[in-house]
Amino acid sequence: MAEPTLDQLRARIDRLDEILVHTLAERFRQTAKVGALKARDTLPAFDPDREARQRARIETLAKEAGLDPDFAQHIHGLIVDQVKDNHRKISGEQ
Ligand SMILES: C=C(O[C@@H]1C=C(C(=O)O)C=C[C@H]1O)C(=O)O
Repeated sequence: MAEPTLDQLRARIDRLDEILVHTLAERFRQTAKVGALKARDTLPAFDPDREARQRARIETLAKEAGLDPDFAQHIHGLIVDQVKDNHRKISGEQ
């Protein structure tokens, strides 16, 4: 089979970017619901046990997928930090 052209490769990348953005938007919609529950029940934004489990899972998933696990942790950490900022704003927690 012929090698994909530059345009074809870029079309695939654009599609993957679209999936990433939609996936992130959906994740934030779901975490916003968690934030509302936590604010209602006066629970803290940060759940260290949950995050430790997520970090271990991300490490495994990244290795299985052939993605640099440190890079995966970095990206996941940025997303989770943004979620916690959002939760703190909802609840008024400092
Ligand atoms: C969304 C939550 O709140 C925080 C954000 C998390 C996330 O974005 O995955 C995970 C743990 C919490 O520190 C949660 O507790 O599930």
